[in-house]
Amino acid sequence: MSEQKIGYLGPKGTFTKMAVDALFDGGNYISYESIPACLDAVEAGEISTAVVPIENAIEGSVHLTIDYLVHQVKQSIIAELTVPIKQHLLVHPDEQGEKIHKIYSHSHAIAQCHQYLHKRYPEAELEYTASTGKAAEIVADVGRGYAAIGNHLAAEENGLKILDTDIHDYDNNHTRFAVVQKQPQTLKVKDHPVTKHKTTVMVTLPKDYVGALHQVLAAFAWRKMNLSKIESRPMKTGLGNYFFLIDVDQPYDQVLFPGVQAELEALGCQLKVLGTYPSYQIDIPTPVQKV
Ligand SMILES: O=C(O)C(=O)Cc1ccccc1
Repeated sequence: MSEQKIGYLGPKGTFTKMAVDALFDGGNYISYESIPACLDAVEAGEISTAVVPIENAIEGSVHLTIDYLVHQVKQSIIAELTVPIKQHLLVHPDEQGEKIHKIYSHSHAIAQCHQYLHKRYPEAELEYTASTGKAAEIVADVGRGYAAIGNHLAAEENGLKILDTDIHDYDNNHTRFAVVQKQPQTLKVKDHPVTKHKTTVMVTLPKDYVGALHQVLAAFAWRKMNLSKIESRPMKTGLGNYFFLIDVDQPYDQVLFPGVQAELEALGCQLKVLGTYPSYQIDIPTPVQKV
């Protein structure tokens, strides 16, 4: 088998890179500066596989990923992994503890630390970056008076020191990452147990059909198909037009899913399968000491 080319939301030191290192058993890893750049590279055939964040326990869905998968590219989710997220405040090694006037990070990382920032750095300007790794890279460049929110790997890779550890507002912070491909191929992953098998479907409802969502949910419910997530997103075709993204806790099969699909189509709904895949839960030990 030729070496698997895996793209991820980079640059170095991102949570996505930590997820990639935890899941894969070797390969050619290529970093991209944004989620769209990563997914475009799969679309263009530059890489076979991409890993992008899809949901965080504190901040919710990564809409950029969901919307790009639905509207911009034709790719399938072929695996997912959930890893723990620990946010730290990273500063330049020469930082003397003077006023931090600007803090950089990914919007999800900033959102995970809102209370902390509000209490400890109420006057600091906040600037969003495409990833936490990018934020760390910027702070390494700009020097004293600035900070980044990111992980211990970003600190190590960019020669930053950790001023404060575990600054996320809630314990049990986890992020789910989607592994996507254009043409599903075999993946060489480490020997992790599969936690469960899931199927993600996208459902669009007909306009002005009273009780349509209830009927959609009923189609899954009476077949005893467990749903672990349902979320609505705008179709981007006009106010009030939404689709539903539904995670079903079982693999695609030739009886229940086609049954649901036929039932929904009879109601004027459409169902599209975005992927049926193994789900992994991986613990990443993060030994850190603040200075
Ligand atoms: O920016 C990163 O490091 C990412 O991988 C995206 C992200 C941001 C915040 C929490 C989890 C993942």
